[in-house]
Amino acid sequence: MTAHANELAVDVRGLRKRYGDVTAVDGIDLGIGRGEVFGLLGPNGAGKSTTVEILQGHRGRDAGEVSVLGTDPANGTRAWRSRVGIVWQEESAPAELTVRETVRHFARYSPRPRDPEEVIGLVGLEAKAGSRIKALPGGQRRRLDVALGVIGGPELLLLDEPTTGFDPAARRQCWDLIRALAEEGTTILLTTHCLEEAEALADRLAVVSAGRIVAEGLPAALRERYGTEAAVEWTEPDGTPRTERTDTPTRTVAALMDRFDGELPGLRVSRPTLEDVCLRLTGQEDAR
Ligand SMILES: Nc1ncnc2c1ncn2[C@@H]1O[C@H](COP(=O)(O)OP(=O)(O)OP(=O)(O)O)[C@@H](O)[C@H]1O
Repeated sequence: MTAHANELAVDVRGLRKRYGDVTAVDGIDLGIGRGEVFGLLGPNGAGKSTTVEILQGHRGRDAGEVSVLGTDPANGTRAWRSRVGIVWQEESAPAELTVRETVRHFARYSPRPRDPEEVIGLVGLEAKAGSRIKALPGGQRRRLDVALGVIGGPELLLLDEPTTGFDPAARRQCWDLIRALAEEGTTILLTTHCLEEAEALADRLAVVSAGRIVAEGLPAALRERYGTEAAVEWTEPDGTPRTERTDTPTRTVAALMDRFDGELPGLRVSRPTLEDVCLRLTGQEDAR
C-alpha cells in the first residue's frame, strides 16, 4: 500500500452492486481523507445507503476495491468494526431500556469505549439519561442513535441520513453535534438528500445519481462550476412576470433601471443553489 493510500480513511474504486435487475451502485470511486467530513448527496434510490452498508461490511459487493481504515470490510474483524461507528436510517435502540442503560450496554461491546456519561452529554441527553427510550420524542431518539454510533470511540463515523424527519430546530442541533464530533477529529461520511445539510456540514461532497457520482468537490466550487448564472426577476408595467438568466446580473439590473422610472417592481436577483446544481447534473445524466 502506498503512503498516500494510508492517509485515506475510505478508499473505494469501481464499486458495483446489483439487487437482481436493479443496479444500485454502478462504478463508484471515493477517497475520503482522515478527519474529513464527506457528504454523499443524492435523491432517494441513488445508491447512498447501499454504499454505506458495503463500507461498514454489512453488505457484500459485486465488484470493486474497498478499503476502510486500511481493511477490506468484507474481511473486517471485530477489532476493525469497533473502529467504525454507524448510524443507520432505522432506529436501533431497544425501547424498554433507559438512555443510560442502553449507552452503557453498547459500551461493553467495544474494546475502547468512551465514557458513557460523556457521550450522553455530547449528544445533549443529560436530562433524559434516566428516561425510557420509548418515551423519547423522535429527535431525541435519533440523538441516542448517534450516541450509540460514537460510544465505541470510532475513527470513522458513517451517518445515513441522520436528520431525516427532524424539525428545523432538531436538525440544527444535530448539525452542531456532527460538527463537534468532526472537531474531535472523527472522520465522517454523511449521506443526505438535504442540500442545505450537505452545504452546512461537508468539507467535500459527491453528488450521486442512479448509482454513479455525477459531480465531486467543494460545495462552493461545485456551485461555481456548474451554476454561475443568476436569475433576475421583475414585473413589467402590464403585470407580466419576467425572468432573465445571466452571468452579469448587475448589468441586467442597470439596463432595467434605464428602462423603468423609479423602483423596479418585483425585482429579485438569485444565485443558483446546490439544488439547482443537482437538478442540472441529474438532468444531464437522464439525457445520456
Ligand atoms: N435490499 C434490497 N433489495 C432490492 N433492491 C434494493 C435493496 N436495497 C436497495 N435497493 C434498491 O437499490 C437502489 C438504491 O437504493 P439505496 O437505498 O442504496 O439508495 P439511497 O440513495 O440510499 O436511497 P434512500 O435515500 O431512499 O435510502 C434503489 O433502486 C433501491 O430500490
